[in-house]
Amino acid sequence: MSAHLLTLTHINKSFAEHHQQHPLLKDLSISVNQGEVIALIGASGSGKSTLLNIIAGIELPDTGRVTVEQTVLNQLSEADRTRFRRQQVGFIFQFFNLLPTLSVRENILLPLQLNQLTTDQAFFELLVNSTQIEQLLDRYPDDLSGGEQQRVALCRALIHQPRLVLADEPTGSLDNETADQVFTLLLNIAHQEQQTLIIATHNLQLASQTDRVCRLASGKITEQTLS
Ligand SMILES: Nc1ncnc2c1ncn2[C@@H]1O[C@H](COP(=O)(O)OP(=O)(O)OP(=O)(O)O)[C@@H](O)[C@H]1O
Repeated sequence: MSAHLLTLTHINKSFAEHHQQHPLLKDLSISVNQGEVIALIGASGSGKSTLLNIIAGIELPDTGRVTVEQTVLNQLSEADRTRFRRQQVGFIFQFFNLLPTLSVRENILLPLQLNQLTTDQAFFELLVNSTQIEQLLDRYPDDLSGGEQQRVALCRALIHQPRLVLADEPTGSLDNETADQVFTLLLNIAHQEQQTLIIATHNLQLASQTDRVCRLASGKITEQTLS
């Protein structure tokens, strides 16, 4: 049996709205195996981004535990959470979060620089070629289309070969054909690197290609079979 890489236990998260607490995640628990690929589906506003942020330690749950291997992430200091995220997590943000003052090449290589790692040139080229951004390396994010920025963000999230990859709508800005290619690339690299991958998506056809589909609704996760 595979070991659990990630365990969420009794996660609660609410936000204040019109002076009232509005519960978003309610006593949510799930375990994810190392190397498992999960699609996280659910209506807009159901809390998918919030859940990914909590798994990455960007946001904290109100109560509950986020455990990655032996580490209880939400009990770490903010500095330790940042260090953990930088080393172990690749995050593809819904709105890319590329740094405008860095070139595409510099954006992609940033996680290696922050972790003081040297570039694996062959892996860099694999990422750049398979996302078809070879011609964009010396350009700046503001001069790219949304789809181009999304592909750069994907390369940046994977370059340091993290154990856990979290992707928030990674194909949302792509046409169908490019979305298929980028999704396949994510799955292939996850299998090759034995990465645990969680992808929030509205695309059920792509979701059906993962190991397990989890639907977030009314603050809880239920497993779903897509035909
Ligand atoms: N920091 C915050 N303060 C107040 N409300 C918030 C905060 N973060 C998220 N929310 C609210 O929580 C709900 C869930 O947001 P979230 O972005 O997690 O949903 P989502 O499922 O990712 O949606 P989408 O599919 O549209 O990206 C939304 O109603 C949002 O307004």
